[in-house]
Formats: sequence, C-alpha cells, structure tokens
Amino acid sequence: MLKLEGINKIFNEGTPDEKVALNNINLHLKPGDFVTVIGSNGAGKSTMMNMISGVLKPDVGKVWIDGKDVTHLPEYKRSHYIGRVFQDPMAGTAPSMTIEENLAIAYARNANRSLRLGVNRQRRDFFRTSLEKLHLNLENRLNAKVGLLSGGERQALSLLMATFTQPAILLLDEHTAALDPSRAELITNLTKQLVEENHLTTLMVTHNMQQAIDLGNRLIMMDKGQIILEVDEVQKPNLTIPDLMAEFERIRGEKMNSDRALLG
Ligand SMILES: Nc1ncnc2c1ncn2[C@@H]1O[C@H](COP(=O)(O)OP(=O)(O)OP(=O)(O)O)[C@@H](O)[C@H]1O
Repeated sequence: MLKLEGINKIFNEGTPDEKVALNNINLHLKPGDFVTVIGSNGAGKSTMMNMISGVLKPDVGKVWIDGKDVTHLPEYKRSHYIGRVFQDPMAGTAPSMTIEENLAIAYARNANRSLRLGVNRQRRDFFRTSLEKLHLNLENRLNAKVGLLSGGERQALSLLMATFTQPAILLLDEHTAALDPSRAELITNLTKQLVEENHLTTLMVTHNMQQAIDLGNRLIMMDKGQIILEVDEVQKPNLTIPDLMAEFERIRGEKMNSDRALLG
C-alpha cells in the first residue's frame, strides 16, 4: 500500500549547513496498517511525511503507493491518493468558505473530478451524514463560514475532509498537538473511529508517547534521520512508555531527551 525504499535526503548538501534529514529509510505499510511515528526534534518525521505527500523528492530511493512508483509524481497529482491533516487547525480548510463548500472541494479533489462548488441534493445528504459522525452538530451548520468554527471543530472537519473519500494513505502530522486536552481527546477518538470505519492505511506523527501507544497497530521510532525501532502488531499491545525509553537507551547508548514526549 505504501512503500518507502532506501530514501535519503540531505539539505544544503556540500555547504556548512549540510543536514542529513533522512538516511536510508525503509518502511512498508500493508493495507489497513496504522503506524504511529515518534522521535526527538529534528529526527526527520516531517521530512518523511513531506516525501510521501510529494512536497519533497528524495535524493535517493523510491516512494510507492498502491503498487505505483510515485517518486516523481508532483504533490497535486499525489493528492488523489493522500489525505493529510496538519498540526495547525487553520491549515486544512478555507476560512472564508462555508462548511459545505469546503467539503465540496475536498470531495471534488479526491474523487478526481473537476473543482465544482455547486452542491446537489445527493451530495448534501452525503455531507450531512458524514458530519453527523463528528457529533458536533456541524450537519446543521452547513452554511456557516469555517473561519467561525473553534480550533477543535475545524480540526474535526479537516479530519473528515481528509478521510471521507477514502484515500489510499492518511497522513496525520501532530494533528492534535495544538489543541487543548479535551479537544485533543475528541480528535484522537474521532481519528480512531474514522480510520476504522474507512479501513484507512495511516501514518501518524505524534510527540505524545501515550497517544502513539494507544493508537494504531504498529509503531516506529526515528532518530537522526533513521528508523531506529519498529514495534510490530504482536508486540504493540503490551508496549509501555518505560519500554520505549529503555529501547532508545539500549539502541543509542544515551537517555532519551524529549520533555515534550514525556509531558504528552
Ligand atoms: N527545508 C529545510 N532546509 C534545511 N534543513 C531542513 C529543512 N527541513 C528540515 N530540515 C532539517 O532536517 C532535519 C529533520 O527535520 P524534520 O522537520 O523532518 O524533523 P522532525 O522529526 O519533524 O522534527 P520536529 O519534531 O522538531 O518537528 C532537522 O535537522 C531540520 O532542521
């Protein structure tokens, strides 16, 4: 479903600012896998997500989605395969448009149709039914401008827009990190529900180790541009935060230094 093969990425190569962001990344997600990604600051998590979505191209290596080599496919063409939710609730939606118009754009884009803002009755019913799943009463506010919604409501809408057309891959990039604890919990629960309902193959970056343990069937830990630990679906149900800290120490020979992760 998703395969990263020998991916390398160096920024500013050959200059004093040279930075190896990804160093021989290999990762294979089977259909329905939900992989959580943890790692210290600068480990390469966002670079890996950008490589999958087509924002960045690898220096070496290949990206496969649904059996197709998409390494050189530009971001706008890959968006048919990919749903993505960012940390910033303002990033995934258009504030000056209504809820219905935002949903129509996401629907048209991911369903590979021309961008049409017109909303026929059947589609409106589909939007209403989809919004009902959020339990935020947004189905009765189809004509409200998205800029008027709270951060949590916007993030729930972004999540719905990224999932309701059943993309091949769902990318979640610290998508609960900017929300207060109760809203973060709401979005975490919705994530679980929407991923399960739509059987989505998902990659989720989080700094919250407990969230990384609670969600998904597999977990990877990154450090300095490498995947240093993979926890499979047999091991993951018994995984604890102390296990992850101990594994990091065993592999790297030093203590994990990530206050954000621990606090999360
Ligand atoms: N466009 C860029 N130009 C130069 N260096 C970059 C660029 N993007 C990322 N880097 C560097 O590459 C490394 C990996 O960055 P990346 O953002 O992928 O890490 P991350 O794991 O997402 O970190 P964080 O958890 O802090 O967001 C970092 O050292 C970063 O400074």
